[in-house]
Amino acid sequence: MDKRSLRLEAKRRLGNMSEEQRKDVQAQLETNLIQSTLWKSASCVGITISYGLEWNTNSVIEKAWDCHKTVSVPKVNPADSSMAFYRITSFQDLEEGYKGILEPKSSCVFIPKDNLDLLIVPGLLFDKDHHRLGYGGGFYDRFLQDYMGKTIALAAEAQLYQGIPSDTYDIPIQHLITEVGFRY
Ligand SMILES: Nc1nc2c(c(=O)[nH]1)N(C=O)[C@@H](CNc1ccc(C(=O)N[C@@H](CCC(=O)O)C(=O)O)cc1)CN2
Ligand SMILES: Nc1ncnc2c1ncn2[C@@H]1O[C@H](COP(=O)(O)OP(=O)(O)OP(=O)(O)O)[C@@H](O)[C@H]1O
Repeated sequence: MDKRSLRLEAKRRLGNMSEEQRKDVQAQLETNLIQSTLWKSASCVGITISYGLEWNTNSVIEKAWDCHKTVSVPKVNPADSSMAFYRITSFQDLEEGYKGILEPKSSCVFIPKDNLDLLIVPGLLFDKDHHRLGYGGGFYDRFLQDYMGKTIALAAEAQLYQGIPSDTYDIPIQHLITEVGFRY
């Protein structure tokens, strides 16, 4: 399947989950993340503000604040498909940005790439080799090129798909957590 069809397939799979299933998966993903050494040892976390069918990141962000981690979220620059992270200390620091996704306000402090210990990377589908399929902006592939910290993605088992077409610029994520636990 090509990437376009795969994105539709991913949305079909996510859309087919019941409210109850989604709630269970959401809770388990959070538990698995929070219990991980990766999470515990990260003091500065980069994370997106979820939208649409994505797993909710708000409570992950709150948990990070609770244990005094620095939370930074991306702001995209569509002109060159780049992305930069800024610190948020409350949800009041957000405003609607690219494609209606919440982004940090201009008053937020820029966090250099090197300061991020752990990046929680969004995606629609993932495979055994940790390839990911995102929304197609190429923002993460560009950002990850010279990123030296850790990367992890949170996904339901239903988002595992073997044989995601991979391009030379695709950068695999290092760790994948599903509702079952660490995968592969
Ligand atoms: N929550 C979240 N924030 C994020 C990302 C993400 O995947 N999730 N990104 C990761 O790179 C960046 C934004 N990238 C995006 C790239 C393309 C589209 C896009 O084309 N959206 C379509 C509809 C998406 C869909 O197919 O459902 C649109 O609005 O027309 C949106 C965001 C930065 N922030
Ligand atoms: N490192 C890069 N340099 C130049 N172009 C790139 C790079 N990475 C991705 N692209 C371009 O970005 C476009 C989208 O890439 P792709 O379909 O892999 O996005 P994605 O990984 O699904 O999305 P995202 O990374 O935003 O979640 C592609 O057309 C590709 O040409």
